[in-house]
Amino acid sequence: MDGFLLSRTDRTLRTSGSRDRYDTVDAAVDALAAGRVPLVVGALPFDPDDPAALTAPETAEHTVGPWTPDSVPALPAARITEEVPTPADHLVRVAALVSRLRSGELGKVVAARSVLVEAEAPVRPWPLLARLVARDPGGNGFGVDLSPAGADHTGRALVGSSPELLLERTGREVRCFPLAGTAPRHRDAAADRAEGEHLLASAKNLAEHAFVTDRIREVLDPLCETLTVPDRPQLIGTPQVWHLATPVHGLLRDPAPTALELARALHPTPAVCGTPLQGALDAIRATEEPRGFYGGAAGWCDADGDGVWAVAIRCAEISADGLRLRAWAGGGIVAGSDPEAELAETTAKLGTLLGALDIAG
Ligand SMILES: C=C(O[C@@H]1C=C(C(=O)O)C=C[C@H]1O)C(=O)O
Repeated sequence: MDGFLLSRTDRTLRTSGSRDRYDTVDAAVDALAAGRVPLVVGALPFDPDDPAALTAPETAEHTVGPWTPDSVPALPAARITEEVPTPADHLVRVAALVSRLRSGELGKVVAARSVLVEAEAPVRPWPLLARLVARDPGGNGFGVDLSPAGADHTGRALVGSSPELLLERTGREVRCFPLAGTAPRHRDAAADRAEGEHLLASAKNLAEHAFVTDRIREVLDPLCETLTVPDRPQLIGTPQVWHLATPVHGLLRDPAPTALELARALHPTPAVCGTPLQGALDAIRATEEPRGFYGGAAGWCDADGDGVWAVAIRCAEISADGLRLRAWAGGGIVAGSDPEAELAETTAKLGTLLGALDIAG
């Protein structure tokens, strides 16, 4: 795709063109630090050992509020042709993880699955992005050209609508908005409200959430002069699910790390990986197909070190010809998880992407 977009409720960055490309965070951090480029945009992969897809754009436009596309075009017909793993195998994987988690060797592991969607005519990133942003009450959306990650990624794009903020840095201020702990939405307003309140009081979900806030505190504390992590999460809703969320705010020590360095330090949080980090990453590498850029981060960093990075969830990778999309969803598994409920959670989360493609969940 030509260009990059990160649309959030409060602000949007849209860029075009490419004057340089980086497949490692180090190379991009160096280019910014040396003043060679004023801005880097792109995506970090889920697995920190995989190549990144970072671009120094030619033009950039910051606007207030979410992106307002000129039009929201209809998309070609598309359908699911493959599920990896199959729903039955996802149940088996989650049950096996629950047994391991009960032994106490790991605290939490995020299990993910993907669906392959094939379209009758090319699905282009910008029209899909327009639909995702238009359908999200928060106006969240991201679109990234993955070509900088190497020959395997040429022409591929990552497109999604993420409610989760990995971090935002403005000067010495850093904010995060981690999510973890999920419940379904209901058509009936009273049942929907009750489900949300039940989530806010659920010991299992609060523990799942605390793995994430504990890790963010552990990473940010040494970097911050002051750091506020509220004791209890709040409830947020997307059209598909309820989540537990915690607004984190810190004042970074001088000299403050850049937004890109902070993204590298924080990623992958237990919202997408698990606790302890290395054990969870090893478990995911051993059991799952490669996640690519799903579960990574999408965002930008300027030469002042300011920037915004969203957690790359509720997204799909689109093939260069636009005829194939792979969408992913996952959920945190803890010792008390029920495989059937976890499968249903991933189906609800896939609804963000599949709904934008008019594919019923
Ligand atoms: C991993 C995903 O979502 C993450 C996992 C959550 C959970 O386990 O409750 C909630 C929000 C996200 O941090 C996803 O959407 O694929």
